[in-house]
Amino acid sequence: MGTVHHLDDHRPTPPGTTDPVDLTKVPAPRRARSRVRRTRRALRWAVTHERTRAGARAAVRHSLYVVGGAGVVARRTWQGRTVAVHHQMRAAAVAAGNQELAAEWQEKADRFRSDRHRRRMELISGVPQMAKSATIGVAGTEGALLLLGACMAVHDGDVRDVIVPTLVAIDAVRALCWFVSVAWGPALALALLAGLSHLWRAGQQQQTAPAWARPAANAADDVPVTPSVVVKALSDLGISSLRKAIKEMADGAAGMLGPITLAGCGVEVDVTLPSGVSTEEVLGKRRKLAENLNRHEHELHMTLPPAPRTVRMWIADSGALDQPIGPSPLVTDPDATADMRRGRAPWGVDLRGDAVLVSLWQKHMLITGLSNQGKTASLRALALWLALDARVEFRIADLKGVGDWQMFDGIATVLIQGPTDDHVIEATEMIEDGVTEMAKRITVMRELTAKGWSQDKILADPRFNPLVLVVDEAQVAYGSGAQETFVTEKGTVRKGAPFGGSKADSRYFQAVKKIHDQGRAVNVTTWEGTQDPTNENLPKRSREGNHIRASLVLGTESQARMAVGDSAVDAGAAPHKLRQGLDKGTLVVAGDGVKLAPGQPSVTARTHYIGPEDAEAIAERAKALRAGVKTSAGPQSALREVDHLADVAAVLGSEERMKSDEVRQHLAQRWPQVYKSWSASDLVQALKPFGAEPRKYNGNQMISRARLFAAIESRADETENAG
Ligand SMILES: Nc1ncnc2c1ncn2[C@@H]1O[C@H](COP(=O)(O)OP(=O)(O)OP(=O)(O)O)[C@@H](O)[C@H]1O
Repeated sequence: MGTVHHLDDHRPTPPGTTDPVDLTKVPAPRRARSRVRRTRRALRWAVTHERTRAGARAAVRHSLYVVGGAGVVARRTWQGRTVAVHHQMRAAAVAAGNQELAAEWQEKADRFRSDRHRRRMELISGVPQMAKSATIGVAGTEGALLLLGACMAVHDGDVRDVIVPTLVAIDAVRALCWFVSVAWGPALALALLAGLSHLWRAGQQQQTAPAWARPAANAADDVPVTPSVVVKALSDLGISSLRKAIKEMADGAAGMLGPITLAGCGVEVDVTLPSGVSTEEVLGKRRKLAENLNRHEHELHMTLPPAPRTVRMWIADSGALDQPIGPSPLVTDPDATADMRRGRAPWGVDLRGDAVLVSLWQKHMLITGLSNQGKTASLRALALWLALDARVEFRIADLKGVGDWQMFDGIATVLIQGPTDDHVIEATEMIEDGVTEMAKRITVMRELTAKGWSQDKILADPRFNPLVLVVDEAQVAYGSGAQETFVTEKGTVRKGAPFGGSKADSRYFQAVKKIHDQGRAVNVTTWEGTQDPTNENLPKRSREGNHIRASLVLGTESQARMAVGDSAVDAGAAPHKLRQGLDKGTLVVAGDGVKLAPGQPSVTARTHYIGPEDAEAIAERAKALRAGVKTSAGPQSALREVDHLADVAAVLGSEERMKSDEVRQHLAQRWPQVYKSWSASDLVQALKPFGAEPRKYNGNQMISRARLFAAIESRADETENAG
């Protein structure tokens, strides 16, 4: 039974595949049945095989191109000889309410008719004339031949020569007829071929084959955006009030649309909605509208222009957004320069293909997006441009630390690279130093203003050179639990405020907030790059303090609201509609900094990608302009009075014991200027005088928190007694 079950199996099996049954041992009728089934299976396999289907589709497609092409050619011929097109155009003009145009088409139709009549009359009256001309022509030629023959007869003295030229002419005509009879077949075949190819081309251009027979790539070919296509797409949107209103409009709803204008690699059109339909309803149906227009969702962008009840649609040419944009001008122009105050950084191109230029002067900035979509690259592209302005000081904390910002070694005065709590602590101190600098500048500015200096003069003073504090992967700081541990004067160990985190007591958050509040006017700004925003890893107060808010693709609309703000999203900004992976480097930019048309909430910028090698080359040019910036691997406040016991206590945190090597590593990461070169014995030597040196515990050299704090307390006692 098992065998029978196998034979009835309906899965297609390639021909030639043998059954596991030995047919010689099977009775004859069963053998015949089995053979029939096998043949059936082979046939089914052949019929259902993809190649067979593709071949059949191609045969149908090309045949129907020829058939459809014949229809197209016939229609064109008919239209060329009649006033059908004139009537169509006149009807369209009447529908659009354009009476002037309608009259013009009517006039053209009348002119066409009278011309056609004239041509026909000329043809009729020309036929007897042509017959007469032909008779005269033949008689004239024969006369000339006889005259030639007579001359020959006189010359040769032979009367028979009179008809020799006529006989030669008859022979020539006969040879011509013979040639035509031989060449006729091939010529006819060639003409037929040319005709078929003409019909095929006409059919193919008009896509006369059914969609299922056309190759997949052609299925959604670049359908042009015409008023009727837009109106139909809107009517089929599933908004009944819109559909009804369109149906009732006398002019085929053409009055809803503004002119369809070319705009970069697409077209733009304003749609004024009928009353009763809200712009929000249409914005919410972006995907369906795009599909009705034969586009992908990302190929339709909608915004709300200032005119009421109007939606501005930008519709890309199919596939145009997948074409790469050119390299950055920073890469192609080795002489590019920058001026933070007056210049604009070349960031990329907008959807129309126009350059997106960003003003960075006195702007706090936030760039966010999902992981690996080009956040660092786009942030770095701006920093590379700005690095060409030697007045600008950079302090950079890259809290991923895989070398994305390494080329700023020699440009930035601080370059922190790494993801640990220690790096968060350094980044926090770097921003706090920025706050100190800001406060100093505010005081100086007040004094200079009191002396009568103008704002321009103050900002041109070197004490106000722009200071840009960059924190890439800032979510690491907002998510860090690192907390300060300190020893009071009495030797008691206390926990201080957390360095990172998103709560009000987070030192990092507080410092960023202070700079957002007051830094702009004194040229101290922050740029944060952060991943996958949430309320936890990017507090509201922090994201809203930025002047430029840019976002790569995000997962949800609520994230888009966090990234670029509610008003921008309400007006159509949609980073959550970008495609993860495919739209790398494409940013929705809101806020100041980029030029926006009135009422436009954001611009979608496809940024130029500057890869690591090009970035390195641009950085080298920037270094040449700056001559000898010394980059420190930690905040400048790291130049502090060194207290080894307190440093080790800070590293230990709440751990009871820690391996001596681990302590050394943390020390070196946190204060590399002091501890990077330390050996194990240096650490022992530093702690031994206080009795806190590492001891063996469970086979490892460990530093004990209890002994360390005992040492700190006794040192405090000694100091007190000595005082
Ligand atoms: N403008 C761009 N155009 C095309 N591809 C880009 C662009 N920017 C970045 N990419 C590609 O995306 C990759 C990731 O870029 P990048 O490291 O800047 O992403 P990220 O968002 O910072 O990643 P992470 O998740 O590590 O924070 C790059 O290696 C590059 O291949």
